[in-house]
Amino acid sequence: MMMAEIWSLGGSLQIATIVFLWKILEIYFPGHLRSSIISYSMKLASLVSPYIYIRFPEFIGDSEEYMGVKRSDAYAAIETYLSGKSSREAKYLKAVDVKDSSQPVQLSMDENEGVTDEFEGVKLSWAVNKEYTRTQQSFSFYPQMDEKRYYQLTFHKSHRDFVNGTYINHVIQKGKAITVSNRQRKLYTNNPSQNWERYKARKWSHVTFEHPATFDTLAMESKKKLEIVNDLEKFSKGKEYYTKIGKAWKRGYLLYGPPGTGKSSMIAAMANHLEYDIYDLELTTVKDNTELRRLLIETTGKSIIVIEDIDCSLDLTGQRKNEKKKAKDEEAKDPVSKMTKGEEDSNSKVTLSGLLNFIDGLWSAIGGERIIVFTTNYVEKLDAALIRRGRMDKHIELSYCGFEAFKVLAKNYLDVDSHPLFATIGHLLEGTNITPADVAENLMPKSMNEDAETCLKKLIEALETAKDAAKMKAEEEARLKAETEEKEKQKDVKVDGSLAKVKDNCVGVVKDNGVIA
Ligand SMILES: Nc1ncnc2c1ncn2[C@@H]1O[C@H](COP(=O)(O)OP(=O)(O)OP(=O)(O)O)[C@@H](O)[C@H]1O
Ligand SMILES: [Mg+2]
Repeated sequence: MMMAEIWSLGGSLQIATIVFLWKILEIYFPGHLRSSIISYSMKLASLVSPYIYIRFPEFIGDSEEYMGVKRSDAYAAIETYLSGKSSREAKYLKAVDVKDSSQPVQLSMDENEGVTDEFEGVKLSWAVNKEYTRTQQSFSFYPQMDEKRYYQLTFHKSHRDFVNGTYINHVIQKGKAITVSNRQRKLYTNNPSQNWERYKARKWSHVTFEHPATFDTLAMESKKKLEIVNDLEKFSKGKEYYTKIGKAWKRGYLLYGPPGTGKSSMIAAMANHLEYDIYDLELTTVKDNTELRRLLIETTGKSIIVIEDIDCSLDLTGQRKNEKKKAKDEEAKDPVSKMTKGEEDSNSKVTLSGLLNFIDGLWSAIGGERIIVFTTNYVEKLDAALIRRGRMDKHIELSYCGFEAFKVLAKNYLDVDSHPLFATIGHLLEGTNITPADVAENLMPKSMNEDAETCLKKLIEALETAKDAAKMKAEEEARLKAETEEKEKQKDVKVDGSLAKVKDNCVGVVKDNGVIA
């Protein structure tokens, strides 16, 4: 234990003397006696030493944890903070298997090792030590000793305020930030509530999130892409700003557009860019508003909460409410069919107001940055209350593939930046509604023999087919429209004719009665 302190004091003669004394101590004194001697000598030394020592023990008591101990967060953060320095400077290292980390192991210095750190021009030294305490349950003549590891920070007493006020905070924050960037990210999905009460059952199940989509691979206009990336970055670094303006550190995005235009891919790209977890909330399995709150409260900071296809999820759109009302009216007329339907009636009671209350109310009270993303194929179906600014801060339209988006896909799938066929494709893309998913499908080589040119030709064929189909569809629609208009016209003529006849007859009748001359 003393070795690290010796190291931090420096001075070769002192070191030699103390190492000698230490060896004697180790040989002649049992662990617990050694510990008392060290403790007294430290007290003695502190009377003359200009140094201050702060100890960060590995375990702290916590009745909620297994066996009454919990690994200290500060200790873990310091270990991570010093990891880089330790692996460069320390001679004796320890490889620690860190749970949920993308790194296979984290290197940290072994006991009796030390490293120096410098922050804002102040030099400080860190060491890992071990102390022995008597096991409480032990009744033997040679009582068992518990080893307790701790980090010790040593610094000159003139830096006391700096260390207490700034440095320790810096170490803990930095350590935690490194842990976050090294952690394995997760994709959570909500469990049906009937399973929540089971032994060890949880509200959310998770798998490791490893989606490869990034903003580089996302096919869309570069200007729009940059705007979204900037918005995300401003949000993720905006803790102080949000505090200053008195707004909860949350942001809502609504992604809308036809199927296959990249809404889900964009969510994955957002999560990868910000290094956030994803909570994929399946609303159809949530029984009511209370369950919804319980689920959302369990989400952690640095996460994206996703509700896909919000228009299909629940009773969230005016239209659906009307459909339900119609169904209810029918049931009222036919009570027997209602009885046979049984449970279906109590399907899901998550309501629009429940969701909105959460976003506006409790949602704001839980700490940590969170992004909520809604996706829909039919933005016009959504209730205006759900998508007003403030709830959904940014509306992003993902649309059919344009030339710029095509170039991103060509680079991703075929690794080509330009090609003589690009001009034809650009021309065909104008006015053709083809999704990036369809373009991607055509660009993907299906065998070893297919090269870039074959794939581009395949795309041209698909575009021509799509264009012809669209043309035929437009012609058919125009024909139907003309037919309908013609029918309407004929109906009007018939009505006009009948009216004229009726009018003539009336006039005849009036004339016969001699009222009108
Ligand atoms: N903008 C895009 N950029 C890159 N790839 C895309 C894009 N849009 C679609 N794709 C490709 O098409 C596939 C389907 O896209 P995605 O699932 O993101 O569409 P979506 O808009 O979420 O569709 P849905 O409305 O059906 O959920 C993706 O796996 C991806 O390979
Ligand atoms: Mg999707």
